[in-house]
Amino acid sequence: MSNLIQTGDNADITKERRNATFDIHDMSLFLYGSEEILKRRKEMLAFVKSKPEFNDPIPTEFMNREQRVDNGARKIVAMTDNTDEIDAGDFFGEGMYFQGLIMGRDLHPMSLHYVMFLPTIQGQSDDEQLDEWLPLTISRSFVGTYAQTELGHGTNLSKLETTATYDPKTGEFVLHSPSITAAKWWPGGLGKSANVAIVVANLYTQGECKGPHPFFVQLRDYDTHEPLKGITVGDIGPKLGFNTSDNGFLLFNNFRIPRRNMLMKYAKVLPDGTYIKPQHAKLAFGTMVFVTEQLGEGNTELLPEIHALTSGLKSVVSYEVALGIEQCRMACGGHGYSQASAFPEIYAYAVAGCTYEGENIVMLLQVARFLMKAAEEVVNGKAKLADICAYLAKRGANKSRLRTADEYGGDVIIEDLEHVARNQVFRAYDSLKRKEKEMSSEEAWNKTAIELCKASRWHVRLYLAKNFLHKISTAKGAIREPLENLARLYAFDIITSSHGEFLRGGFMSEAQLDELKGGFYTLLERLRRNAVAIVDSWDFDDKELHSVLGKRDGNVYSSLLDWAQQSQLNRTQVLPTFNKYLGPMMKEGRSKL
Ligand SMILES: Cc1cc2nc3c(=O)[nH]c(=O)nc-3n(C[C@H](O)[C@H](O)[C@H](O)COP(=O)(O)OP(=O)(O)OC[C@H]3O[C@@H](n4cnc5c(N)ncnc54)[C@H](O)[C@@H]3O)c2cc1C
Repeated sequence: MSNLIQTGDNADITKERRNATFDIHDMSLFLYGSEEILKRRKEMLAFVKSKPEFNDPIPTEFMNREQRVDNGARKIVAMTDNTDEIDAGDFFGEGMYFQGLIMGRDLHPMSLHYVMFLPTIQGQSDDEQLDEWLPLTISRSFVGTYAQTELGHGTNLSKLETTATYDPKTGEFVLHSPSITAAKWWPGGLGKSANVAIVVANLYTQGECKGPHPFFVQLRDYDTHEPLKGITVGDIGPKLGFNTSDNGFLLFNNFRIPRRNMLMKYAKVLPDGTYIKPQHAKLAFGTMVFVTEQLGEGNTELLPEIHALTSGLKSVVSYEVALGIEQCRMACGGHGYSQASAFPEIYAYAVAGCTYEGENIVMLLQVARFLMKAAEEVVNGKAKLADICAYLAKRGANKSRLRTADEYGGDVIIEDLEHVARNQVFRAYDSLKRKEKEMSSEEAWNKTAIELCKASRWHVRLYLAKNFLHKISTAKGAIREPLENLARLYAFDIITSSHGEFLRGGFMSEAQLDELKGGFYTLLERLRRNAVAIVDSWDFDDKELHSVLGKRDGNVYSSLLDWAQQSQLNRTQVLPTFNKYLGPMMKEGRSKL
């Protein structure tokens, strides 16, 4: 059932693999979607393993910051040199896997070039600009980043301080940072690597502020890499993770750029300073949360639903993933705390997603804006709801139809989650409306924020559970049962860990909840024998996972000892610090006895 068993493997892990009730290839096929994708994974893996230039001289966790930045720059050049040969240029598709195999869980000096700079050039430039900048971006003629956040302003875009003031006499914008808090802060690759950036600045023309807009800005000399006059730029120092990335700061001192360096697909400034506004205000910021080709085509009808869903998924998924990683780390005891396990790096990598490209609580509050509007429409009998939130207008049952845990599945689970999500949305709505009678709408919103965030979380969890259960229902053969067990475990966990919401108003009885708790333990037992096989089905090679604890062969103890030998501290038996500090201290201690 498992093609991963090899001679010399740890006996316990072999036993686990033999115990599985399904073939892991079938499960991998279900998870990844096609034989072609699995085949491509194997091809890319073999390609990466065949190229010595992708190897690290020592494990990256033993490198200091400068070595990591250097190693990351070396590997990203090697990677992009080789991308065409293996045809892995689709950065948001299989290119992600290719990059992960080479870069591990580190970002690199060109992360923002591909993840933000390129999509912004593609999505926000007019045709003429695209012709000029896209070939240069793709050919790596410069390295770009995306500079929006400021030292004093992240989420609060309306308070950005960097200004781009149009001067019709010269046909230029003047970029300026009027204070310390206006310094751009965080952009990946900005510190030492990037020589161009998309800078988001408040546009002033004809004496009026038109709000934040993106500008293409050269920061450093293309040959010497020295910062241009009027630009102060540098690295912001070490972070929780991503230390291969030189996240940076940037200040402008009346720095001039041509008018046509404003990205003009949507908004425009004409030579005389006349401002042409975009069709839809949010179009100017498509890149920070990746919204669909439809924006590019000017189809904004679905924008609120898509925006609410992407914001909500981003927030709930990144948060739950981070919690899950931490839970797994702790389950490994002391070894989980060691970098050898890879958990510290996996956690640092994943948890950053709770903050960048839309801070999580702020994202939930955006979902809540959409939900409150939908709730208002339902209350006023004018609701035209998309599928995603049609449950808000449904008249659900007053009691859960749950009878036994074994029968509890699919539609009944969804009905119950819909009930709780709907109740929470309308509870938040009622509370908001009550407060709005006593205070300003902004204050009312802030004072209802916790209930609003809860409503958004339930909305997203419902969406996730619905899709999880639906997807599982398409599985065939021996993989169906473990998948159903997993999906139901997910739903049972949501319900039992928030049981108060389900007891409210007698929707569920205590006996029903006890039945579910019992069912939860039964599911855990049923899944136990397939636990290793389920993980194996994700098709992680040791090269990709880069974890001593997660090694395929399960021989973790000898590998931990081997790994530790690579510590720089083990290069000599006696460190100079011993002779400088500890040696004299102990000698003095002995002499006093
Ligand atoms: C690893 C990493 C990489 C990054 N890369 C880039 C990059 O390449 N380019 C770039 O421009 N930026 C980048 N950023 C910056 C990132 O986008 C910001 O950190 C993010 O937008 C949050 O802004 P902030 O840090 O100012 O926090 P804030 O927005 O000030 O948030 C601080 C706290 O205030 C709360 N809060 C904020 N607003 C509200 C509100 N309206 N209501 C209730 N609570 C609120 C938040 O929930 C949070 O708890 C990066 C950040 C990280 C961590």
